[in-house]
Amino acid sequence: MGVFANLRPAIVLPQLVDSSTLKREVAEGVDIMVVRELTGGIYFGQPKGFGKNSDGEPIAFNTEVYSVSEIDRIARVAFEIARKRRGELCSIDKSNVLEASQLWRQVVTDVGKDYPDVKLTHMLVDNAAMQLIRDPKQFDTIVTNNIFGDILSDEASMLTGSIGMLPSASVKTSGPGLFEPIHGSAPDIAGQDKANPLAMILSAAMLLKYGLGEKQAAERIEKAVTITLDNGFRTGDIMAPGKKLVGCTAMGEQVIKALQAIERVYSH
Ligand SMILES: NC(=O)c1ccc[n+]([C@@H]2O[C@H](COP(=O)([O-])OP(=O)(O)OC[C@H]3O[C@@H](n4cnc5c(N)ncnc54)[C@H](O)[C@@H]3O)[C@@H](O)[C@H]2O)c1
Ligand SMILES: CC(C)[C@H](C(=O)O)[C@@H](O)C(=O)O
Repeated sequence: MGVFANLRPAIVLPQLVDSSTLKREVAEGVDIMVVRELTGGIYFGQPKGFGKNSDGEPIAFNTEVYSVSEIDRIARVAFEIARKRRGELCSIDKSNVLEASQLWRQVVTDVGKDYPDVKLTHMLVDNAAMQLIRDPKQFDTIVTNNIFGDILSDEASMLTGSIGMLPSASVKTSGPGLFEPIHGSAPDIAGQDKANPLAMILSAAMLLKYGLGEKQAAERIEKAVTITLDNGFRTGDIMAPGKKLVGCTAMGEQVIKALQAIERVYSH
């Protein structure tokens, strides 16, 4: 599909501050957009495979490859997004060791010249992993490669309380996108009606916003999610004392109920 830009917002909703494993003062107010490059890097680079080294010992290898145009286009997406947010973009790489990251930093810096209104910083990925936990509010928009984005967005999801809260949009410059939660199939809880459906529901909101340009409809879904949380409903992963524990199905039904109430207000 060529959807090279994977947008993964990690927002700590006020209702869920205490579901975060971090202290309230660290988690409160976190609002980060991770822009992950999705179609390049070590996942796809050639050569890759299995072989034997000169001693005949079996080896396996992958290659981190990025071209200037691949970095340029993801950087532009990230700068455009940062421009509409706090105007701060942190590019995360491993340029102290990896040549592909050195090119990444160079190209992001060059693209930055076209966006003088955005404050660009660079951070090494190991430090970024630590800073995301130490002081996540320092981040506004993050741009990073495929594998670092995969790992850091899962880490960022825990600031919000649960990986079950994080939606994502995978888009390209024009044409269809792909919208899905950042989590996987959760095999350990499969078939038990325990999964948090909010990441999936919020992914539908991202589809409306980024895929179809239906901002108002997206906002209604987001509002229905916050109303459901305001009403105290929680799946197990975000459960807190005094809240109502529900399963995946019941949580989904509560969101639909809230959405129907919102629609009634708008239709009058
Ligand atoms: N977007 C994707 O396509 C995607 C993303 C991640 C993993 N995967 C795949 O999913 C499979 C399982 O991977 P994994 O176990 O490493 O990651 P996972 O995201 O499926 O699960 C990690 C942990 O998070 C929990 N979790 C995930 N979603 C949840 C939800 N909605 N509500 C509550 N808890 C939730 C799970 O129970 C598990 O404990 C693998 O095959 C992996 O390749 C796919
Ligand atoms: C399943 C896996 C290939 C996938 C990825 O790394 O792209 C997942 O971890 C994700 O974050 O969507």
